[in-house]
Amino acid sequence: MVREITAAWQADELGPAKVVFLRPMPRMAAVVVIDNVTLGPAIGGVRMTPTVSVAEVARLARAMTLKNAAAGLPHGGGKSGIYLAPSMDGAPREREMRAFARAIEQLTDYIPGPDMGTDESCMAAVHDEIGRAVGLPAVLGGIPLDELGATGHGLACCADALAADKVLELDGARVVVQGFGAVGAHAARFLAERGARVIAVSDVLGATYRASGLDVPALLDAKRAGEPVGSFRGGVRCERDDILWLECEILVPAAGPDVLTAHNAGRVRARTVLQGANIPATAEAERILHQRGVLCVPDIIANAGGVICAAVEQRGGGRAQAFGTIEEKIRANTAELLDRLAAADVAPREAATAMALDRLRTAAAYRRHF
Ligand SMILES: NC(=O)c1ccc[n+]([C@@H]2O[C@H](COP(=O)([O-])OP(=O)(O)OC[C@H]3O[C@@H](n4cnc5c(N)ncnc54)[C@H](O)[C@@H]3O)[C@@H](O)[C@H]2O)c1
Repeated sequence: MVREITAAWQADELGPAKVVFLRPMPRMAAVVVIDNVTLGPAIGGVRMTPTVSVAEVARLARAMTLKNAAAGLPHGGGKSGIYLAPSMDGAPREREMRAFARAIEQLTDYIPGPDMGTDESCMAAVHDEIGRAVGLPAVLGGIPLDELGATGHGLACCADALAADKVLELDGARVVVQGFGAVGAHAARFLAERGARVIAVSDVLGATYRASGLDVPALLDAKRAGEPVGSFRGGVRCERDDILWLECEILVPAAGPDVLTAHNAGRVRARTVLQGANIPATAEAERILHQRGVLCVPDIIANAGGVICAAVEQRGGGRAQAFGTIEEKIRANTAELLDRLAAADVAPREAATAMALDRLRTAAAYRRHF
């Protein structure tokens, strides 16, 4: 029986600690997976889609356990899924979020945040009901992490650490960014501010290229005006996915999962890949990149800026503290990753996962065992 229940998702010595099925309202179902709370209460987003599955929520919760541990946060990993299409109209969604909040009130070791289909107003409703949520509106003490570019800042700090270790030179470095959203656009901005040359960017509709470097502030203005990057007058329009194979020092995949696969990883001509999206490369692609000498900094190290920002918000900190903490943690973690890679013949994913597991084991020794 136990095998049947757990077969749908990964269950091992790390977790999940709890898988809770909820019926907050008639015709509304939700699931919360609290994967591991060794380091502290689990932080993880609330995903609202009609197609979300328990296995997906469990996999995302595990990814949060590893990311929070690798980032050095006093938080475990969790995630929840609400089986509903996000509403365009605020009122019914608010009712649903308030019902969800009441349903998770007793799960005090889970702190929800925004994810696909939910936003800061959803978190405001949850917080109003149970006094527990991150990713809140600024007026309630939230730090608008996507607007400020917390994850993009973290990616640039990761590049700083690579430069400090002489892996690359940032001044004049050619950068390619896939996805010009909250993560990619700010990564381009922060890297350009460090003297890098952003030679190509893409969004879902197309891409733009300029060998001498795109004018990133002008691109951001065009984005704010609602223009797709392919229409940018300061660059040459090109096929969306062609930019992934350009020769460059830094490739930032910041769109979706599984972009780099066993079939195309051999075409990557970047010297380093900083994973802006979650799992933008399959395990096989990461192995191929490693064999080819391309340093691929895993998502759990490189894109932790958003969750570090959320953890600072949870403690009442503001923007400056969040950006300082992101810099400190991501630089230190990238440096530790490089040390581990230099010390042993391991791939970056293996080394990053070992960093997270070491922290979890060390913390576990302080927990009650009887
Ligand atoms: N927002 C964060 O702080 C954060 C933190 C960690 C990880 N992530 C992950 O990073 C990814 C991007 O997040 P975001 O917040 O920037 O999302 P977003 O919706 O703001 O931006 C996504 C961008 O990718 C583009 N895009 C989509 N499909 C594409 C494709 N096939 N080729 C090129 N561009 C494409 C979109 O047009 C858009 O510009 C997501 O997978 C998200 O889960 C986000």
